[in-house]
Amino acid sequence: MESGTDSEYDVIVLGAGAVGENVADRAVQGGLTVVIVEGELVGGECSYWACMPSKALLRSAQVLRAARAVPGAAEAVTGELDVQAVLARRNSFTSNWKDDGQVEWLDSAGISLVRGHGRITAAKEVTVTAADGSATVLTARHAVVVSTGSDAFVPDIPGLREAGPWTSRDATSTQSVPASLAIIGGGVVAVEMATAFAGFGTAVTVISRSGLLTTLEPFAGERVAEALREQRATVLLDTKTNQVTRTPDGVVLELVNGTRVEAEQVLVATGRTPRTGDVGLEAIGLEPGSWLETDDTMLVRGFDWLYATGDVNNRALLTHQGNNQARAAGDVIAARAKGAPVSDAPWGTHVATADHQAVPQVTFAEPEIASVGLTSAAAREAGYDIRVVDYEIGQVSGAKVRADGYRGTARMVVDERRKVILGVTFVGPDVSELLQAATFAVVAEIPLDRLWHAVPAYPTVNEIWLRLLETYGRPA
Ligand SMILES: Cc1cc2nc3c(=O)[nH]c(=O)nc-3n(C[C@H](O)[C@H](O)[C@H](O)COP(=O)(O)OP(=O)(O)OC[C@H]3O[C@@H](n4cnc5c(N)ncnc54)[C@H](O)[C@@H]3O)c2cc1C
Ligand SMILES: NC(=O)c1ccc[n+]([C@@H]2O[C@H](COP(=O)([O-])OP(=O)(O)OC[C@H]3O[C@@H](n4cnc5c(N)ncnc54)[C@H](O)[C@@H]3O)[C@@H](O)[C@H]2O)c1
Repeated sequence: MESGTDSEYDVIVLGAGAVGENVADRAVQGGLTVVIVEGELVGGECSYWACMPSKALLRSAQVLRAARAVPGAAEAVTGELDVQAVLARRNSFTSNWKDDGQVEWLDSAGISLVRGHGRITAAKEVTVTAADGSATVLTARHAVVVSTGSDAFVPDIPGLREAGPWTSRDATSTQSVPASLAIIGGGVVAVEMATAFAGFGTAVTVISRSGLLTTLEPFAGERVAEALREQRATVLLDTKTNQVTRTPDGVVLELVNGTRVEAEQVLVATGRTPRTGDVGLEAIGLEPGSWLETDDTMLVRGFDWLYATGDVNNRALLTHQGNNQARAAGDVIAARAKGAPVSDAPWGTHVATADHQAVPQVTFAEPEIASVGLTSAAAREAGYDIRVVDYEIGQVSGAKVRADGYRGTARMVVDERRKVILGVTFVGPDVSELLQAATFAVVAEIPLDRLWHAVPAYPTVNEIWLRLLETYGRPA
């Protein structure tokens, strides 16, 4: 569509990240006309500055570690990681930060694209300002979906902003590797980037005000801290940064405990802030800069035409959860537009129920952490009567064959009243691919006595399931 042409569509999607693209696709498949508005690259954060480049940065060192853990292969590995080759592979995953492929996909899916910065200017109206300053007014017959994502949150630490820190965007798109890197934060971005850069030979210092990965089972963060130290990273826990100063050689961080950390660069990895500061929320009575609170069909509370999907609603800041919300929202918008039945009871077609207690997540650190559902602490807090079952993954034959000295832990959290699994956490090399079985068990609430009949193939790491069940004990 040409800039400057005012138009009416059934649905306007603001933001063409993975989530916005999926909402648009489902609404088109539901028979609606859809325009998507994008101010940067079609594909958004996940494709260019988050999931894909970060995983590409991590993968090569992971393969190297895996080879070194298996005699026969280990002897064949005689060199070190080729960092430039890793960065080049990462560049290919981001299509060198060009979105032609994604634009082609939009076209093939029948979704119109308007490039520029979009702002809601009235109910069901979005005004897009293009790079040349021209404005296009779009109106929606049925719905406006805000899918504008989130930005890195930079806390008010004296001197931090002035020091020009890296955020996740700089870390994932860097074309060179610093000799030393200080990382503020102890969440997923911090540990993944610490793992990646430690693998490149960078001297990494992680500074966390708490432990690492504190929303997961405690043994996850503890094992990652240990593994980072084994990779010669420095991990400073339970301490805060008082002051950051840029110097001719890099940065100096002064911590509350008196420690001074000097590094070539500092990465701030302290969570996310919603990209709603300049999307016109004030025009419809909402607070600019706030997260958009929704019901389970992704309708923003208080509206019958405004939806919010993906990071911007703060339900579960993960691409797959956002895409699940997108499928629900795209379909429900089409159903409501046609006056068709809406399936909005828990686990219905038009709701993202999984966000509440069945969110799968992999932290691609060394070792990997794969978790779904409630942790033991969260389950207790929610009032469940639980039993916690732990098992060392390294004891199962499949893990022994996979790598010498395989170290890993699995935890299953059982709802004692219903004898179903509320949550599972795996920590260990390559555990990411174990996760979907756990997600099935949690979402389908498979009774434990039935799970005994899901026999794991021998000798695979999935044998851990049988060991967990045996440790729990077979119901009489
Ligand atoms: C380093 C890092 C690694 C991650 N790794 C993973 C992972 O491995 N797996 C996983 O599931 N999740 C991961 N995540 C989280 C994941 O990236 C996000 O959950 C996901 O990108 C959110 O998608 P979204 O479509 O909601 O937002 P975004 O991808 O941010 O898309 C929003 C789009 O809206 C556009 N936009 C914003 N405002 C406007 C406006 N006013 N006008 C026009 N366009 C606008 C933006 O330019 C952007 O393209 C990671 C995050 C980070 C930071
Ligand atoms: N593999 C994946 O799925 C993956 C990878 C990266 C990011 N993500 C998603 O992206 C989101 C953002 O990740 P993140 O690591 O930035 O956030 P996070 O919420 O996981 O961690 C934030 C960390 O910053 C710390 N922190 C917050 N405010 C601080 C302050 N003022 N001073 C010092 N420390 C402070 C917290 O204590 C915590 O350790 C997460 O929700 C995550 O789900 C997912």
